[in-house]
Amino acid sequence: MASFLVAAGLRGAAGGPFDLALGRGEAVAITGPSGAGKSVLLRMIADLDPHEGRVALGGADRAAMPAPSWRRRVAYLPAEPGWWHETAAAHFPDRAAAAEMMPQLALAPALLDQKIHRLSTGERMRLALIRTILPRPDVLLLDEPTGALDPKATVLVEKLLALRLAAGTAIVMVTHDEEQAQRLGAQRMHLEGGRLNLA
Ligand SMILES: Nc1ncnc2c1ncn2[C@@H]1O[C@H](COP(=O)(O)OP(=O)(O)OP(=O)(O)O)[C@@H](O)[C@H]1O
Repeated sequence: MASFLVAAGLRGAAGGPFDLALGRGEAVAITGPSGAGKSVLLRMIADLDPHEGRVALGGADRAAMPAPSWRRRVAYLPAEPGWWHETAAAHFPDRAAAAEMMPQLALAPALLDQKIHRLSTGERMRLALIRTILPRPDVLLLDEPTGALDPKATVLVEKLLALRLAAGTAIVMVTHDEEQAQRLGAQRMHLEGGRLNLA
């Protein structure tokens, strides 16, 4: 498949040079020991961490694109997502769209009116995933999206991600679960010692 997201010669706090290429509807799952630089790599692709090298989407260089446009198309979900309003609902410009997606992740829409600090870690993670997915970015950069979830919720998240893949979204995810990579049909890569290799 023609490459859609291309990262070439990325170097930064995580080491490098890193090269990555994936087509629409393709997924890459990155494993590696704690502190290897997996999050930094995602943040470099998202343009949130200083680095050298080139990143392009659909043949268009990120350097030629305004940063907000890039971040709309290439969305990053940190392992510990930030919240800046009191309630969950205030983080969603389209409440109805959020409420519609929530049951797919076994979340009651009433949770939207809950105060963020009252939600469980797993509830917050699933809400953050919905927040990231709803604007329909072309690329999802997901840092351990099921790290805080039980097996049932993990299956639901994987179903949702599979739907996005089928719709043509490209996904780069960090996971410690090698079987998850298999379930999503993701190519596996391993980051260690500042090098990224096929696993
Ligand atoms: N902006 C930065 N500048 C310099 N060093 C950084 C920066 N951000 C992170 N680091 C360091 O880079 C290393 C890799 O961090 P990173 O969070 O990417 O690891 P990780 O592989 O995601 O680990 P984990 O699996 O524990 O989340 C760490 O030693 C971290 O302290």
